[in-house]
Amino acid sequence: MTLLSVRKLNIAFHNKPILKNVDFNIRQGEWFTLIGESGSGKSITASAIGGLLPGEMIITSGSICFEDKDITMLSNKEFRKLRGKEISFVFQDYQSSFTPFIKIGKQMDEMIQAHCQLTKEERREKALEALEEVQLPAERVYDSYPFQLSGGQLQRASIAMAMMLKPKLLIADEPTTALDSITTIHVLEIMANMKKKMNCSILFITHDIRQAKKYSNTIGVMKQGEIVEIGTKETIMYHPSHPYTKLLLNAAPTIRRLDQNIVLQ
Ligand SMILES: Nc1ncnc2c1ncn2[C@@H]1O[C@H](COP(=O)(O)OP(=O)(O)OP(=O)(O)O)[C@@H](O)[C@H]1O
Repeated sequence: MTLLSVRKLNIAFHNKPILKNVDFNIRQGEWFTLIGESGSGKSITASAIGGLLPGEMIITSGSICFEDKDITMLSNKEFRKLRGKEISFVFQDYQSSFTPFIKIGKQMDEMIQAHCQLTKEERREKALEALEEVQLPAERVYDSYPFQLSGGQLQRASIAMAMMLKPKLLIADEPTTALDSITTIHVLEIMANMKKKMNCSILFITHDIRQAKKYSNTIGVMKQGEIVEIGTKETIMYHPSHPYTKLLLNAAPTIRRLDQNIVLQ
């Protein structure tokens, strides 16, 4: 079943095209990865889906259907209802997922309150459960300020918060770029396990072909605002047809090592 359908999406900034006819589907339970060079439009695609486009960037044509409803026309208020509950985000900059001087638990509590009618005790239970799910010491993290956690712990806490309300789509925009290699594998494994458990879909953005190869069902390759090639992981990895995809693959000589779970230092 198709969960998200992006159709011929064009986005411009001051009349300069940023996305050009971007077109792809994400099925329920699918791990869909966007790879491509810096500035190719991966994050802008994700932002458009979440109603988070930077100011003055506009959708000039095309549609984004989430569960068959075009969400490009939603108001900010309607998007706020959707975000966190149905579509949630994990970003590269995990520091900014949390407000610095408010305890993690309180921030999780506020998010639950914004979307669900639960008692205080039920909300606390839900947050602790989500923190346990990402293998954090739940009580301690719940009562911590963001600055009291390591980068890896904070990113796991942000995944816990993103997954807490069981969204149908998780958008993970380079979630491991700022993490060391061991924590990276841990965080990705947690995401993969949660996806399996909740049968949600993941839109994953990465520069790392090894990560794309290990986790994706489908891969879209972006260059200069366009998807130049899209296919199953096997097609993209072993039978790429676009010269740019071939170039990307050739530039990643260490593919085999992550496959074998050998940690790169
Ligand atoms: N806030 C903004 N205002 C104006 N232009 C922007 C803004 N953010 C991004 N862009 C432009 O949009 C284009 C696509 O950027 P985007 O961030 O989506 O690339 P990306 O593929 O995610 O890159 P990276 O891998 O480096 O994160 C680039 O040309 C970029 O300069």
